[in-house]
Amino acid sequence: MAVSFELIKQCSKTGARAGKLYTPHGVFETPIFMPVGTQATVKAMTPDELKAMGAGIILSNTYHLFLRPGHELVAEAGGLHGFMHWDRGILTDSGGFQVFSLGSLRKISEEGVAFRSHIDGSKQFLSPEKATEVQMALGADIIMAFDECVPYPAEYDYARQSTERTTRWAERCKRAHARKDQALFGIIQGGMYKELRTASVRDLVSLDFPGYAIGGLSVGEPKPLMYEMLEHTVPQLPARKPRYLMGVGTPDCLVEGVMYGIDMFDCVFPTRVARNGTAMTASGRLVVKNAEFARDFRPLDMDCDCYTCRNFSRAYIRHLLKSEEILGLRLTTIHNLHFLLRFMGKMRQAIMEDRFPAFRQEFWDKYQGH
Ligand SMILES: Nc1nc2c(CCc3ccccc3)c3nc[nH]c3cc2c(=O)[nH]1
Ligand SMILES: [Zn+2]
Repeated sequence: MAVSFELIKQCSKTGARAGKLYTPHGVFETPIFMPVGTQATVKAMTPDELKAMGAGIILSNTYHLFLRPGHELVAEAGGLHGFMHWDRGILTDSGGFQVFSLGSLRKISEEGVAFRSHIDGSKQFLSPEKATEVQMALGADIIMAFDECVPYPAEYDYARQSTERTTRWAERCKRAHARKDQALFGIIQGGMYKELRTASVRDLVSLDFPGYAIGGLSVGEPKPLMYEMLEHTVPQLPARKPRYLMGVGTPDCLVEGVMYGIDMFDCVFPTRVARNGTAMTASGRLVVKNAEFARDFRPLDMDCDCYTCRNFSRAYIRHLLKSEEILGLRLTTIHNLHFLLRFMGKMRQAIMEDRFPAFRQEFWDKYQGH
């Protein structure tokens, strides 16, 4: 079995659980936050720095790597692990979502998606078979079925047709997948319609994947609606298989996602906001570029022990960011990733000690949005 999940501790009052994810590139504790490395790099971080902060699984993108440098070249370099010198876990998204969020002139059909590259405008096509072939060449430990992320909002009938096509595509991916050392996860769709979510779970679970992602969320819907979909959908998934909530990574959504029983999270948020000088702290966001921090010689976050917070002040980091010095975004990224990885560790500890509800309450008492 390429990837297996061990349920270690189930919270007695909520859906939260602590587990272990076994992959060919190591064993990782869940709940887990997976830094995004779209173009085979977690922006501004070296693999050693990622290891030092405890990153276990990083994410990359079929869409980007298929267009540049091409999956054949990455395969020649020994797959993504060899190419980027990363010997822990890798998960790749299947490309459908990125086609719709980055590509242009898209045309979707039963066969797949025709689009123009955002890099050079060239005509491209991705099908379930092609996306699976690319991911086999990239060699990630966990690969995703080729899906359509139902847009928000979407008419019931569109959501139904799209979700049923995603199920047919998932079956085609399963048939095309021929690497025993890789796990192919199914992606649950259904828009914001509970009965379509149930149908998507039923159909994909009957295809028996080693893990399931919840797609079609974190696409601009109000957070209460996302939580409502999670509350409805997550408990219907097999308890002994990992659950991955795609595109979710702000602390408030992580706490709620863990509460509903999600094991795996990704988000571009911590690395993306770092690049415009925003640090994540326990009480919310700190825009260190703001003038108010010009003479503030304290660390970004008083109770953080990361390399950045142990050695540099807000004033210095603000200076670097204002001067567009590369070190500025590196130091902010180091802090944000460390903060989120440590935050997941604290949640796991709370679950192991059966005090997750108290942890969640403390979090919400302190948190003022982002
Ligand atoms: N395949 C797929 N991806 C999604 C992503 C990208 C996650 C991702 C994976 C790997 C790298 C970057 C991003 C979503 N991000 C926010 N909401 C999302 C929904 C979906 C979805 O429904 N399907
Ligand atoms: Zn820090």
